[in-house]
Amino acid sequence: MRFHTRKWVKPEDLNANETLFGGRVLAWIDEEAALYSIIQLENKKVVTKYMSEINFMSTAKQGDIIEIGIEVVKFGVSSLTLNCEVRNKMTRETIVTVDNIIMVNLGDDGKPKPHGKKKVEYVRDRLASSEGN
Ligand SMILES: CCCCCCCCCCCCCCCC(=O)SCCNC(=O)CCNC(=O)[C@H](O)C(C)(C)COP(=O)(O)OP(=O)(O)OC[C@H]1O[C@@H](n2cnc3c(N)ncnc32)[C@H](O)[C@@H]1OP(=O)(O)O
Repeated sequence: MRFHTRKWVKPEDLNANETLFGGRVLAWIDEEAALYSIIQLENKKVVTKYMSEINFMSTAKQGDIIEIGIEVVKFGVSSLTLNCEVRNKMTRETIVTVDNIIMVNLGDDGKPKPHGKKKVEYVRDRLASSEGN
């Protein structure tokens, strides 16, 4: 799994227990999944359809640095299934996992549209192939 994004836990990210607010983590995960999908599917119109069980395993406190990892579980026809882990950057302790996040590629009409992708693509490969043309 690649951990693309880091976040610094700030006072506004805390709950009444003075630990990281779960809703904030879910917003970060949703944004990360959307950005990952937009880049992979090369389409800005991508929505979150479904998230499987969310398992909070540990927490973080103010000043901690956390990182968000995403990997592809499956390329569907219009969907992309992702797996996510959020962990403490310093201790590597897992904070939360989400096994299946289903993102759906939309057309201009807002309906599911086949994305035509079958494997993870990296920007450097896309640049190399466009230079070769
Ligand atoms: C222009 C703007 C610039 C933007 C610049 C970038 C900004 C970047 C900022 C990002 C910021 C964060 C952004 C977060 C993204 C949101 O949070 S989006 C908001 C929340 N989500 C929604 O509002 C979606 C609401 N739902 C819907 O509109 C419709 O359900 C959908 C998504 C269009 C799907 O319609 P549907 O009729 O259910 O579709 P259906 O054909 O049955 O299924 C489509 C696919 O999903 C799969 N699926 C459906 N349900 C399930 C399920 N329960 N389990 C598993 N798979 C399922 C199907 O198997 C199918 O897969 P494929 O076989 O095609 O691969």
